[in-house]
Amino acid sequence: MSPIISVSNLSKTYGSGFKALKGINLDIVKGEIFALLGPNGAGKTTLISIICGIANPSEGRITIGGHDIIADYRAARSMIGLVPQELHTDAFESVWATVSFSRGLFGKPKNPAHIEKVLRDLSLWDKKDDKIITLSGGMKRRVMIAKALSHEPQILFLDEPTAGVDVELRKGMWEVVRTLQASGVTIILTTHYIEEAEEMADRIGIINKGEIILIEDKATLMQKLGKKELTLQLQNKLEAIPDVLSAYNLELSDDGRTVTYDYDTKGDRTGITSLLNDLRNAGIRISDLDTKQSSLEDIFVSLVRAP
Ligand SMILES: Nc1ncnc2c1ncn2[C@@H]1O[C@H](COP(=O)(O)OP(=O)(O)OP(=O)(O)O)[C@@H](O)[C@H]1O
Repeated sequence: MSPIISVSNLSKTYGSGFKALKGINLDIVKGEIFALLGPNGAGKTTLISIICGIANPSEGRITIGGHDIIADYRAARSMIGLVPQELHTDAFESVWATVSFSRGLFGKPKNPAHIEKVLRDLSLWDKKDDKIITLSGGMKRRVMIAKALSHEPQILFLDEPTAGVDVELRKGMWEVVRTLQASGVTIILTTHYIEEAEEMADRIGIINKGEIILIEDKATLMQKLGKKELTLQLQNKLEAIPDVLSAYNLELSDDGRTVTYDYDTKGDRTGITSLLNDLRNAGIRISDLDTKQSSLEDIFVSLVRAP
């Protein structure tokens, strides 16, 4: 299937001479939730701004639904809804008026049935006549999404949708995004909350210093890079790891009561059976044990830290 968004060899050098994006290649598949994850200043907003036609590329080509974003700007842009990082809406307008006005900006004829559907999907229908200023922060964010969806785009960009939002609202936002995906919208979100990418995304791209350093299905990523850690509680305090166990690269806690062992979940052998045997042979008794799968956070930190 041809991608709904295709970015090839995209670079951006700002007027200052700063290279914010370096040769980005990225295809977005129709109907997916794609999370673009990266630390502050990695280039996420720059990339979104270029795809949405707010900033110009220095090099490279982008097509949206086959439309070139420069040669065929209007057709490309009309397929996209953008929810920017900052909330800015007209405080004294009603929800209905604000969202209807946004649709008009795209030159689309009035369609009250569509606006109603959007407001209902976002649980804003009973607030349609309220002034924006009277709404909670979470509702204001949903109004921003409603505005972005008012002209029936097939693609929605959410730039840091839950930055500075409390845990409960964040979960509410995730629900909203899933509902939108189920209604057929392709979603690209940027985040530096790893938990958000882990929770929401079908695929994850990691961007660092203007380069995409990894694109992978979330499940494959977790499996491919996932390491597990085995923690063993010892019955008796240990002064040092005996030499006979050196091959396992065990780590002994400062209090001498816990040993940790890292192993690879994708390997044929984890080494756990022989480790437990060798521990027993060395006279080390275990009182409890526990395993932990490394999270996307561990993977992300190790990738972004890599030289
Ligand atoms: N107009 C500009 N002129 C010069 N440099 C800029 C401009 N806009 C952004 N930059 C720089 O480009 C880099 C990427 O910025 P960008 O906003 O795309 O990052 P980001 O990944 O979205 O970060 P954040 O998570 O903090 O929003 C940063 O180093 C930033 O300082």
